[in-house]
Amino acid sequence: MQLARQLLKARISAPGAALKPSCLRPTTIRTATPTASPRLYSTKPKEPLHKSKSNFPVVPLVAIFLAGSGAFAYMVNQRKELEQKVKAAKEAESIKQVVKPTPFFNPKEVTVLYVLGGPGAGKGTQCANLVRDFGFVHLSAGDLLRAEQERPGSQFGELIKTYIREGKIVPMEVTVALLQNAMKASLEARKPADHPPRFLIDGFPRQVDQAIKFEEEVCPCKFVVFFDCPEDVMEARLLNRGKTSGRSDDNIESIKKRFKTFVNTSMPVIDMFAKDGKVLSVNAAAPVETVYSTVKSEVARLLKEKEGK
Ligand SMILES: Nc1ncnc2c1ncn2[C@@H]1O[C@H](COP(=O)(O)OP(=O)(O)OP(=O)(O)O)[C@@H](O)[C@H]1O
Ligand SMILES: O=c1ccn([C@@H]2O[C@H](COP(=O)(O)O)[C@@H](O)[C@H]2O)c(=O)[nH]1
Repeated sequence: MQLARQLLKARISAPGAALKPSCLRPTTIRTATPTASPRLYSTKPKEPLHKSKSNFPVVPLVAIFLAGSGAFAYMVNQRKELEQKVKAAKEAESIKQVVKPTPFFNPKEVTVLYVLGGPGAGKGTQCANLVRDFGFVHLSAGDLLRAEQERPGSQFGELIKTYIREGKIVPMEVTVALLQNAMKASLEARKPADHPPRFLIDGFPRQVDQAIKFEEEVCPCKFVVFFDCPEDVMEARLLNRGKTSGRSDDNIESIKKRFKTFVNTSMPVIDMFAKDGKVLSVNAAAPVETVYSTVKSEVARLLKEKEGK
């Protein structure tokens, strides 16, 4: 600031001089006249500094200086805060990794298979055969949701009704809780002589986040049985089933919506497990018995391999 004042003063006292290099400035002619030298003493009272009459823009410069230092301090503060946040996030992440939830059921003691496929691919039909031949407990997520929808006093009844009619996926907390409760109830009802617990989870998971939640919190699956079927075949089967099923979603409008949800939301689940080599894919367009003969032999082989029995 002091330097700026001095520079400006020099400019005011010798107009034009400061703008030119010294070699171009007119040479100062010194005279012997006393008035030519600057007067150091005066009888006039000195003007107080703050009442300076100079045109020097003190206030704006001070404002700029203050604003500049304020901005700098703010930036330093922001950076410190950001660094603290990053540190806290890293710590939280490492804690999360250490305290990963333990699945409710031990996968060494309980066998879970997911049964997936488009609407009408024949999941329920084939599950009935697997129950008969391998002692599975069959839990259909759709059936559990429909039962919850009908349960008097259920707070989710209306929500489930709407989601099913629209072919949308019911929020996973509801479905996962229904499945976990059903598994628990089934295990509690078991007699010691019963077959080791095996579950077919039919029509679930239908969304990647559901799959992750179930695997982490309930029980990881041994493998997935995927019934692969073209849409036109599934549509014909569903429309035929709709003549007697009484299901609110076995009509052409709901069927189209369900297909869309299946392609966009549920296929990624199958892709995810396929990457881990956990998918048994079966052509489901064939007659029921043909489909089952493949399913039976492959499931027998995989159970032997995965259960180690
Ligand atoms: N391989 C098949 N060939 C011909 N019809 C079949 C075959 N499998 C199942 N069906 C019939 O198709 C209809 C749908 O079968 P199913 O209910 O087993 O399908 P789903 O995959 O469980 O359907 P959703 O997901 O809608 O519950 C039923 O009427 C069933 O009898
Ligand atoms: O995990 C699930 C499973 C099902 N739904 C809803 O239920 C219907 C019918 O399911 P089906 O397996 O065909 O019986 C399905 O279209 C979804 O709306 C769900 O939300 N979550």
